[in-house]
Amino acid sequence: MEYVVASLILLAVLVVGAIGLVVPRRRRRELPPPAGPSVPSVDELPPLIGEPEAPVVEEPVVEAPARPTIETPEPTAGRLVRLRARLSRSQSVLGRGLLSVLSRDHLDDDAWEEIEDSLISADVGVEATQALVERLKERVRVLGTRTVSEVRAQLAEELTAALDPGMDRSLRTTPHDGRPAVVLVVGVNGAGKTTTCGKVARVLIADGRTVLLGAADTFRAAAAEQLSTWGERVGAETVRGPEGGDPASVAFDAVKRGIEIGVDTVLIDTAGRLQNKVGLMDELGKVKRVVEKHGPVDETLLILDATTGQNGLEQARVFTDVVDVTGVVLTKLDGTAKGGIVIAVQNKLGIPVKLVGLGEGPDDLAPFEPAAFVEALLGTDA
Ligand SMILES: Nc1nc2c(ncn2[C@@H]2O[C@H](COP(=O)(O)OP(=O)(O)OP(=O)(O)O)[C@@H](O)[C@H]2O)c(=O)[nH]1
Repeated sequence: MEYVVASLILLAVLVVGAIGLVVPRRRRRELPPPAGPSVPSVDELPPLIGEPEAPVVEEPVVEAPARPTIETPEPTAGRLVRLRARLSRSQSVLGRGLLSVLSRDHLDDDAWEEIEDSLISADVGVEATQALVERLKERVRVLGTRTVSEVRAQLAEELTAALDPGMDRSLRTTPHDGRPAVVLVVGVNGAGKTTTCGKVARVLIADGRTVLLGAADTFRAAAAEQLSTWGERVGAETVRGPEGGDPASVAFDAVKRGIEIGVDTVLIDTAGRLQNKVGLMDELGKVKRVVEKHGPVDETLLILDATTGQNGLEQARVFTDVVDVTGVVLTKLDGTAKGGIVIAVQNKLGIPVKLVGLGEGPDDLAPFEPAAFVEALLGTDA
């Protein structure tokens, strides 16, 4: 009996052993032959039972919405100095032209006349030029100025004085009374109004403010689109209305939204059709009145294209008749030899130039500083 039990156990062990040898072989035969000599990748191998790592759970792929990269605009301090080379056209008229006359041994009447002509052709304006040249002549006579660098320094002082450096050029963009500061941006189409609105937003953001944009130029659909794009680049929200909608209502909604989300400044871009002055007056007047239901407008910036010269001054008057312009932004100074227009604008309008546009780049807008501007105009050739 014991032999029978022992034989049965032995038989069972042999059977189990035989099965153990045969089954893996059959499994191996079922696997597809490896492609060439390469080792199969981990993904192709059957899962290993008892593997200590947690099983891989396939997560659904959630596509993150494409968010535009938020840019950090350049700081505004010293921008005018950094961008001074952009004034090269004006520099060649005012700087190099004037300095070559001033370097003559004797400044006779012809020389003074040439100086006057240079200033007038740089758009300084006849009255301002005559006053400036008279003062300079007197100083040279009284002080007995001799060297070119001395005359240049006196000319720089006179030009700076003509720009009234004491004027307040700060932008009123600080929130007050629990609401954002409101800035209206006005000007004719083509002056660079929407572009400047975007650049001003960047100036404010560079200086640490939060901004909301109001696209109240509902006249041109692309203007709202353009403004939103400027806003997106620096993370500023834009309030828009339907094309052809009521600009005043967009402006009102923009300020309302600005109050709700607690931004520092609301910048409102307006339309500027000059063909019909009465229509323009009505529209701008209404925008201002409606916005002022929230509180007074803090700053009204007039955008003027420097390349339009004296025509720009005529346009400016239309706007100053309608709204209380508190500051001028002179654009496209990089595209003109008539940088002297800055002096004419201030003299004629009595309104400070607060910012100047010196190119198409997003940060090519600089706070206006009279002495630095004059230095840039005159160059360093003396
Ligand atoms: N070179 C130069 N170009 C400028 C400057 N500022 C604006 N521009 C250009 O002027 C052109 C007109 O600018 P927009 O902002 O569209 O002018 P706008 O027509 O007043 O805007 P809308 O009122 O929306 O029609 C654009 O090509 C700008 O890039 C500047 O300072 N220098």
